[in-house]
Amino acid sequence: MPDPGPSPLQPGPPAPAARFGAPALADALAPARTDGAAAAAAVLARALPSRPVLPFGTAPTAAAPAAHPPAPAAAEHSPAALERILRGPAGLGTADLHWARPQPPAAPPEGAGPPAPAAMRPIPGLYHHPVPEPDPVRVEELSRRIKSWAVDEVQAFPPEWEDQFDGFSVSRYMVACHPDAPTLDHLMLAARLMVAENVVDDAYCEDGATTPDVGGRLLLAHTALDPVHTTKEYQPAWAESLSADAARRCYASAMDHFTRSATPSQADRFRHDMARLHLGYLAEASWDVTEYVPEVWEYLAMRQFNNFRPCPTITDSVGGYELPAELHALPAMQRVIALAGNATTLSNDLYSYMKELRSPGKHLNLPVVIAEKEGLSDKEAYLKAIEVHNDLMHEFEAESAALAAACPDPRVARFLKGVAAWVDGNHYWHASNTYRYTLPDFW
Ligand SMILES: CC(C)=CCC/C(C)=C(\C)COP(=O)(O)OP(=O)(O)O
Ligand SMILES: [Mg+2]
Repeated sequence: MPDPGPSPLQPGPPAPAARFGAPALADALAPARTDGAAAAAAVLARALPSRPVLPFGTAPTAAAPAAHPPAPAAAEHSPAALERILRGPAGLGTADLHWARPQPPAAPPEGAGPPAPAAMRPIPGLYHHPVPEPDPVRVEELSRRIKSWAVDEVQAFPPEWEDQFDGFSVSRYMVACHPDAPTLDHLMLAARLMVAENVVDDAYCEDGATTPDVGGRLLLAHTALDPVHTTKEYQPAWAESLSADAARRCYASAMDHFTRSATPSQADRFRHDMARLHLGYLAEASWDVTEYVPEVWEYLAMRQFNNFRPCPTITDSVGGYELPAELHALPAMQRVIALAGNATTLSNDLYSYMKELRSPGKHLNLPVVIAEKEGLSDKEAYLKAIEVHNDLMHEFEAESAALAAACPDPRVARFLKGVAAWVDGNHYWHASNTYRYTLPDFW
């Protein structure tokens, strides 16, 4: 069945964090992550304004000013008061002044027992946070919808790739990474983009797919996200190009759905993050073509761009709210996003190490580059790469807690929680995807 098409993602009452079985918002940055977060939670409790949170895309009005009222005295915010504030305004006429309403999880099929938890094999010594098993009913319905989009709507892959598509388990991935998504329509925004990003990586850049014209191909694919504005004579040829291959069909369709639900500011943020990603793809491709092995710091720089960043940074669009552009642009927020992206991407280097050793040529990842440039054994280099990942995770969590304390806005707190949830869900997916990844025998 074709995807139901663009949906006016309706806001509704807030999704209290507890509804998804996750800790209350203030706890999300709690000591479980870093000592600083207890202070962050306390500041959050003091500072959460009681003004209504507007559904994204709603212009601030006199009734709901964009500016923060002065934070009330700390004494006014007991935990109960914090819970009330996070729940949002209540009473007659307030139904629209909330974050998006989550669909109640559908009842499991008749006679279905509890889902078998995915077989988890976390890398020994890798710092991570376990996540609840993704809701199997959401996973199953999202699988049906994303497969229909990929096969029927955009012809994302040839029939011979179907097993790989199924083995990628994109629906389990996205449900785990977006626990606060209010509806399946919101989850589909993330799932389509995830599939498209991987189709472009696989078709243009991975495992021998790199061709000398990869720069031109990536730029033309990028225009499916960031449209060309040219003359009436040449515009039709560009528009027609968007259906020329699977990569561009996927990007064009996924971006069309995204821009119909996200705000212009969120769409522009995403385009910027995808330009970063494509710059990283190009650097990786140029080193592949020239057989250059970078210094470790050069590799880490490239991996900050060839990076999962465009996935966690849509957490607000998928959650049905908006982190305003001026808060997203804060240098401290940019640092938190970069640290989270770096940690979660190096987690991929560690889980995909054996897969990449088997691929053609020398597939660069952190353990391989450390071994070659620092003269370490494969095992010593792998263990050092784990430490690099862990250091970045701790830095991400410390900076996130400090930002939550320094910028006491519920949208900042929720966005930071969403980024952390994406990092944790991404680890869950890598550690449980035994179809795609196997671990070295270093322990
Ligand atoms: C989904 C997305 C934005 C991907 C960005 C870049 C990317 C493909 C990764 C960070 C995953 O790394 P890698 O290319 O090594 O993928 P696999 O190891 O083959 O899963
Ligand atoms: Mg990899």
